[in-house]
Amino acid sequence: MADIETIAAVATPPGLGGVGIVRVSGPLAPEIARAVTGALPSPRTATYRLFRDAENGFIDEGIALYFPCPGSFTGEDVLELQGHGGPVVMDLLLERCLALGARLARPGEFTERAFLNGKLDLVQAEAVADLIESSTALGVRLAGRTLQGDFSRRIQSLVEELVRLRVFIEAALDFPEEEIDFLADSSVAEDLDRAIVMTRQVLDEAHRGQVLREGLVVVIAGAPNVGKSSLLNALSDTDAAIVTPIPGTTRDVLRQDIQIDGLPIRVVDTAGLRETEDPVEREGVRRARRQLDDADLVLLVYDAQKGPDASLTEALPSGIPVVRIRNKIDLIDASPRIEQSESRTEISLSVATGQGLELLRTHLKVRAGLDFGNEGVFIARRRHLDALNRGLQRLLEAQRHLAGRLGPELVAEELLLAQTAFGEITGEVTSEDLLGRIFSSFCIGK
Ligand SMILES: Nc1nc2c(c(=O)[nH]1)N(C=O)[C@@H](CNc1ccc(C(=O)N[C@@H](CCC(=O)O)C(=O)O)cc1)CN2
Ligand SMILES: Nc1nc2c(ncn2[C@@H]2O[C@H](COP(=O)(O)OP(=O)(O)OP(=O)(O)O)[C@@H](O)[C@H]2O)c(=O)[nH]1
Ligand SMILES: [K+]
Repeated sequence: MADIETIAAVATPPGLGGVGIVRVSGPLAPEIARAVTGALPSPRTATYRLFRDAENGFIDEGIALYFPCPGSFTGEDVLELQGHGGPVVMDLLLERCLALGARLARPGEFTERAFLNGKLDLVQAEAVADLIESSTALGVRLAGRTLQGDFSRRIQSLVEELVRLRVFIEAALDFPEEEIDFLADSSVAEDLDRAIVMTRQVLDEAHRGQVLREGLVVVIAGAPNVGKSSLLNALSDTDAAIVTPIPGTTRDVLRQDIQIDGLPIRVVDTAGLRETEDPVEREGVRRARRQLDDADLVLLVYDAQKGPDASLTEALPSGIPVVRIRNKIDLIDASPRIEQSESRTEISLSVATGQGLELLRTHLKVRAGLDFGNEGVFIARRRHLDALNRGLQRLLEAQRHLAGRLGPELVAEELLLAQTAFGEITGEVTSEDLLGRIFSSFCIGK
């Protein structure tokens, strides 16, 4: 244990603040507490102290907090020096801790230590960062759920289910003469089916959580002058985009980050798609097409007076969902409505009068999977979805082996691979590389 380094960092944001905190974690924390504040404060008790430099000179007066290991955020001895939030004060306090043997913490290193000491699993550690970075109140609530262990518990019960199955199958392997009975035992198939259903359910919830974390990228496309910029302005409640009756007004790509009931959406307005000789507009059209490739959803706007432009529909990249927006219904006296069939969705609205915009907002929530409340949704990342998907593929493979009577060894092997994939989510199975990638994206002092 002697080679564990003590780390220190300013935990509060840089700049001026009412209070600023220097946080220290590791075996030197008690010694640093004594040196800076005169004596070790009682555990977990806010203690008023003078913070002094090496010559016993004044650095600050503040509150010292000492958490003896393992009862701290990191699971190590932790000291907090809560001083006045000035950059020079914080610098002097930090420098003093470094001079006393601590080293500067890397970004995310406090949380990484909490993970390595078993205080948090990997999804919870990621949720700490997601909580801090949340841009909506809903995001905070859902990251909170993951931090409190909701997601981890779902993964744990999946893993437990697989362990139970494997124990059963491996026991059968030890008694080869009874293998036939094992293969005929329908409870194995039933348990496996149940694990697959559970995985799909977690995957579905995690997917919604991931959309909530990262938001939807919605690209507005269509011919010139159909009302694309007006739609961006209406959705974002700004006048970010220039609206004129002149076709070809928008040349550049415009983005607005909005939220609908907590769902973050990046709305992208693009130049009207048309063949043109104007080199500036032509570049705009080229950029518009590039945006389409990154979209989660395309709103293809057309003028209700003119009808959709078939050549545009064909020009859209395949595989990206499209909602057709039949705009300017005020000019033809039509009512707002949404029509949905297997092959397409079309919303009739008027950006000018606002009629039908609510239909569009609701539809965007439906697309994000937020239409039936957020119960059971927790913040998740692409990494988790990848692992869940890989696990699911292994389980489906196990199901095929079982149905094909290919022997319990293969089934057990696939179950183990699925378990390993799920273990990557909570961090039971990890690589240095993965940890490095996750924690280095945290802010300093976290
Ligand atoms: N001043 C301060 N505020 C903070 C933090 C901090 O480090 N310092 N946090 C830092 O992220 C967050 C709170 N997270 C924390 C998590 C666990 C423990 C802790 O002492 N855990 C002990 C005891 C738990 C208990 O009493 O039930 C433990 O887990 O053993 C402290 C803070 C947000 N606010
Ligand atoms: N009557 C009516 N006019 C609208 C409606 N929506 C937009 N307009 C008008 O249509 C014209 C074009 O609107 P824009 O939002 O600039 O259209 P755009 O598709 O972004 O145009 P480009 O920049 O040329 O691609 C403007 O004069 C708008 O005021 C609507 O619902 N009803
Ligand atoms: K225009």
